[in-house]
Amino acid sequence: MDLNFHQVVKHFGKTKALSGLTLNLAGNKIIGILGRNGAGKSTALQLAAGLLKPSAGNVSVLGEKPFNSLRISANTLLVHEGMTFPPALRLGTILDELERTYPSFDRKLARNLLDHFGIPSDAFHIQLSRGMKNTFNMVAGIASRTPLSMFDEPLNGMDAGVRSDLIQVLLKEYISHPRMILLSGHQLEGVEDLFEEIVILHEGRLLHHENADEFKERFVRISGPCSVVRRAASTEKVLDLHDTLPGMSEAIIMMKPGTALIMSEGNGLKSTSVSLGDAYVALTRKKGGIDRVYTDAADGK
Ligand SMILES: Nc1ncnc2c1ncn2[C@@H]1O[C@H](COP(=O)(O)OP(=O)(O)OP(=O)(O)O)[C@@H](O)[C@H]1O
Repeated sequence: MDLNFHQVVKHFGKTKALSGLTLNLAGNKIIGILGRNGAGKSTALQLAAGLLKPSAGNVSVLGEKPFNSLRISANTLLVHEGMTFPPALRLGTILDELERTYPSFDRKLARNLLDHFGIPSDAFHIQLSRGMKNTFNMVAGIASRTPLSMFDEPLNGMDAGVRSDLIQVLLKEYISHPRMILLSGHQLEGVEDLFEEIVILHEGRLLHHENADEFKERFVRISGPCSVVRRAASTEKVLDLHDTLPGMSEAIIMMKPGTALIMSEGNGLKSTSVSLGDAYVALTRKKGGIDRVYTDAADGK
């Protein structure tokens, strides 16, 4: 599987959702698509699924433009919260339709997963709770086994048990039927361990594309006495530095690839790892953070 964006621009009226996205993804991998609200993640996924046409630039899936392509729509599926199905169809009939559309759809897997999650196949989609709707959508997406499977904020609204089961299902499925799986979202707990690569979009462009483990290893949180934290951070790229208790500070620092932070003992400095969520949020945080709002207000700005 390969998915390429070349200088892709997407406008919605005056809003520029993507402003020159270039990104090349290849191979059967689980890839995390991360970014702040409005970064362009859903737009990029909809372009890859052929649901939208780029305003400029090129998107290609398996060497073909996905927009209006029957071949690409049989090979890609985008699962998202806004997915709608004909209201007159029961869930079982929706699965029959999906089986007709996607050559690799596994009807038995879909049925067993719905049974496991207690979702009756004679229910209507519209009758399901938010978490159940998202569970059904995800089951449909997983069972379709399309070579490019995309999930946009798939775990929203699910309880912890369903969430952890679905994360395991994703992993089992990926191992038994390798494909390119793109997962976008903000609630990364439990999911981030699945990522082999991460892509960070920011303001409609690519900010970062890297091996997920290498990316995570580059971030470290240090805390301790203010002067010690400031000294330790002075040689590194500091993404977030703030005071915690009186006289104490904390910083998230990003190291250059292949380097490690040297910690001297006995000066009260502690270092801990940074979650992927905290890392990308720190990387894309506006200068000054939320404190800036209050200092600006106090300064009459
Ligand atoms: N159909 C639309 N009409 C108008 N503007 C849109 C539309 N879809 C997206 N946008 C705008 O494009 C920008 C990118 O939106 P997009 O949904 O791709 O971001 P996102 O990274 O998925 O955000 P989130 O994490 O909040 O879901 C936003 O400014 C959004 O308001």
